[in-house]
Amino acid sequence: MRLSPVFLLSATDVSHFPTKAKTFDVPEIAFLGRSNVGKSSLINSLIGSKEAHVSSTPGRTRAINFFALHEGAGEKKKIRPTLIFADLPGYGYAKISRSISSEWPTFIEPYLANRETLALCICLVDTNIPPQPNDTQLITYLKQSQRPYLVVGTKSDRISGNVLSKSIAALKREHEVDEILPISAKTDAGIKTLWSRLMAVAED
Ligand SMILES: Nc1nc2c(ncn2[C@@H]2O[C@H](COP(=O)(O)OP(=O)(O)OP(=O)(O)O)[C@@H](O)[C@H]2O)c(=O)[nH]1
Repeated sequence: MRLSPVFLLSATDVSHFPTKAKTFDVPEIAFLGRSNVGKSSLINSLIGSKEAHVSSTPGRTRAINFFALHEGAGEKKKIRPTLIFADLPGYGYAKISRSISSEWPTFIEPYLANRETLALCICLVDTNIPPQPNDTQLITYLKQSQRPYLVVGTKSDRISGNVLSKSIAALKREHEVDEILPISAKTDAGIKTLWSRLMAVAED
């Protein structure tokens, strides 16, 4: 099932995040990953529109962008959304620093620590490059804070089957996760599977 998106707001301050009243207390899915990992492309491919900004310049998204996803069309803002998507700023762009906390805007950690409606974190890792320490750092943080997460391997269309399998195996080993779902925003590979995982969260 496709859900139609309504852009809610762009926030850089906890006090500006959508409140429970505004979001009807629906489950929120956060999208996290290094700059240029393909986060905006994935969100666009999930929601079937160009709501999220796609750029070849890394590090453009510096606020959290919230989208409400509704079934059907019409008076969308008056009906309860099925899910909220939160598109978080990419990390890892600064060339020198390698710590998530020093590179990431300061509002991210309070968001991850305190956001009550946050039901699942989608962690994007690039299948075309070796495992990155800042991705490991984020995944470790989510494990420690007991936030549910799912790791997806982006840009899977760029490499062939065998190379992709090896890349996924290396990423799983390095990040110490049981599952990495390969996806492509170009070919839509893996998108249906990801949608079914998101809908399971919505229905929970
Ligand atoms: N081949 C291929 N290219 C992709 C895919 N997803 C994204 N890209 C390309 O990767 C680049 C970055 O994509 P974005 O979606 O803007 O990445 P982002 O993570 O949102 O980037 P930031 O705004 O820096 O956080 C763009 O040139 C995209 O066209 C994919 O699945 N396959």
